[in-house]
Amino acid sequence: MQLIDGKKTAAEIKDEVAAEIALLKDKGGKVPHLVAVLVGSNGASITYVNAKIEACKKVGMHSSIVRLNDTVSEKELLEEVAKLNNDKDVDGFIVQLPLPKHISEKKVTEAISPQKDVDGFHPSNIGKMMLNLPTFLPATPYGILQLIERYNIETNGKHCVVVGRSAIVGSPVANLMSRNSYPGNCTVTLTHSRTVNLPEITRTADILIVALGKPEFITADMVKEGVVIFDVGITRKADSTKKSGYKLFGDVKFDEVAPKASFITPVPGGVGPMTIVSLLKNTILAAKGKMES
Ligand SMILES: NC(=O)C1=CN([C@@H]2O[C@H](COP(=O)(O)OP(=O)(O)OC[C@H]3O[C@@H](n4cnc5c(N)ncnc54)[C@H](OP(=O)(O)O)[C@@H]3O)[C@@H](O)[C@H]2O)C=CC1
Ligand SMILES: Nc1nc(=O)c2c([nH]1)NC[C@@H]1CN(c3ccc(C(=O)N[C@@H](CCC(=O)O)C(=O)O)cc3)C=[N+]21
Repeated sequence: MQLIDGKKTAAEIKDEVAAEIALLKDKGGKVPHLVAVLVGSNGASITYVNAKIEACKKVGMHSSIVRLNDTVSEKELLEEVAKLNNDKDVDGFIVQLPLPKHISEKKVTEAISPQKDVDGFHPSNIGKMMLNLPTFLPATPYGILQLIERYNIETNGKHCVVVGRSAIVGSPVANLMSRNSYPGNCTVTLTHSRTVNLPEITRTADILIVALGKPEFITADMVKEGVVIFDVGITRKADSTKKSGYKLFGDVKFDEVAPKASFITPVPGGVGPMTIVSLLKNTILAAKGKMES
């Protein structure tokens, strides 16, 4: 079993991104600027947004946070999005999800200028991804692709089973793994809560990508020997013995599943840190203005 060390790979990619930004600066170019919009005070969202800002600092990228109260109206948030769309100083921005119930995530996502949508969530960017046109790839799927490449994991002709069909992870990663290029060329099965006899399907996976948000859902009897596993799920559970006050759980019962796997990502330190570097890479792309509208 080989552990896929997302934290280490993310640190390596951050060094590359830092070098790229230094080069941009040397050439008298603009330092990319990423903005994160944070609505409310969800603990996990605060952690993730802070991690994104910290990563920007580390690579020499400009960053800022727009903090809004969770009582903000949908209209006010849409106005903030319009402001960021029109701000020449901002290369890319994200609106951290989830949003309070009274705000439509769909409306907000669609209001973001596709050229600044470094999350890759806008319908036109998803459409481009589906057609294999240049665009911002959604950060988590992009992070998984980078791990596959850097660990030289064979994907051609493999059966890739994805658990979960969210618009930000499961659906796009299933699409990307079925592409006619490396990493890709998999035969993909996309599963969800209505899937009948899931264990029978996951047992046939050569590559298993799990993103359903149920802690330790995947058990040893659900995978075959030699499987490659990307565990996207992150669930916080209160734990008074931890300094942070919580412990993180992936969607895979790591201790019993890992011995059967050829490669596996841990939680934390697997896919999560890669999501953040993907965002940095997308922001550089945005700043270079390489995207076609
Ligand atoms: N590491 C990272 O960078 C990231 C981690 N995450 C984490 O990944 C997890 C998933 O989040 P997200 O992608 O937003 O997904 P969602 O929470 O939006 O959706 C969950 C998906 O899992 C499916 N599902 C639920 N129960 C089952 C079941 N028993 N069997 C099979 N499928 C099931 C649902 O099916 P249905 O569609 O039928 O309801 C749905 O498609 C969360 O823990 C989240 O915190 C998310 C983004 C990034
Ligand atoms: N607009 C938007 N874009 C997102 O990309 C987005 C989002 N909303 N909403 C929520 C999910 C989740 N997500 C994570 C990012 C980093 C870690 C990460 O760095 N995790 C660390 C642990 C961090 C901790 O201590 O909690 C790790 O796995 O090692 C995890 C999850 C991005 N998401």
